Amino acid sequence: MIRLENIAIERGGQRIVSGIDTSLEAGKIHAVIGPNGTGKTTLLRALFGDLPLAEGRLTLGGNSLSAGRTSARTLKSWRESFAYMPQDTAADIALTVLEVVVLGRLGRLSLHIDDETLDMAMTRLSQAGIDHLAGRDIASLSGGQRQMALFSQVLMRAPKVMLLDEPVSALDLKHQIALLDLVRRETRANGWVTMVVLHDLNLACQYADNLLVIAEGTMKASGHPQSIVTPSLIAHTYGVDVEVLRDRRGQPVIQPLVAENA
Ligand SMILES: Nc1ncnc2c1ncn2[C@@H]1O[C@H](COP(=O)(O)OP(=O)(O)OP(=O)(O)O)[C@@H](O)[C@H]1O
Repeated sequence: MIRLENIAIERGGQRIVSGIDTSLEAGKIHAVIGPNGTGKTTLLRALFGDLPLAEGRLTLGGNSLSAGRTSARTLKSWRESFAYMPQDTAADIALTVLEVVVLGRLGRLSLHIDDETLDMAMTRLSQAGIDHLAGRDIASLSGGQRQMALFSQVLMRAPKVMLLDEPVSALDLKHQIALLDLVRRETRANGWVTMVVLHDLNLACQYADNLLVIAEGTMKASGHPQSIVTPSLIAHTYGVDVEVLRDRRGQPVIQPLVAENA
């Protein structure tokens, strides 16, 4: 479990995120939704130790990060538990897909890459359905293929906490489902804490064990999608009128109300 105690984060001298106080259970998918520019990426980067806390404390097992100066040693030991897939996966480097995936084990690599590591990388690529691309230059891939390759790299880290920032933004429907099914399977099997930012509210409702609704830098609601998603929550968060229907499992399906003559 990771504990966020009254977290605040500043960027460019401005308070972007404040008052986030919650616990993220292991073995569960915590999906983060919210409008553009409200602090979702900022929160993920702070969890990864990439942005300092202005207030509050993060705790994971025996490790913690607090506001104020953090030593390089504390940061290194904190990050060892994390795998972070940033939003921007544009890779301007000359590496093959297989090499990018192998780099997921960078902390444990010597100059010689052993067969076990290569086999593991090929297994991860095959799980992502892109093992046929292993020898291709990473820069030559489509946006969606690159997203799958970088996701395979994240899986190689075998983290305790997995942070995925819009991991399906470039993927077609089939690959969105394939990636999120894999995320769910691995999260449950390995007891990872998985936090994933999604803009597709219906996908978020389908996959979240816990939905975190962020707007204006604060958490407006959290809980299982079935218990928290209402037309009023979506209207207050996004300023859009919606109908909330239910699928056959009782999960919310969010349908915007579009004026007929608009
Ligand atoms: N270096 C910076 N200096 C000042 N403000 C910044 C900086 N980086 C980001 N911001 C601001 O912080 C706010 C939150 O940005 P963030 O990227 O966390 O939003 P987000 O919720 O992830 O957005 P999106 O859904 O568009 O990806 C935005 O208003 C952004 O303009």
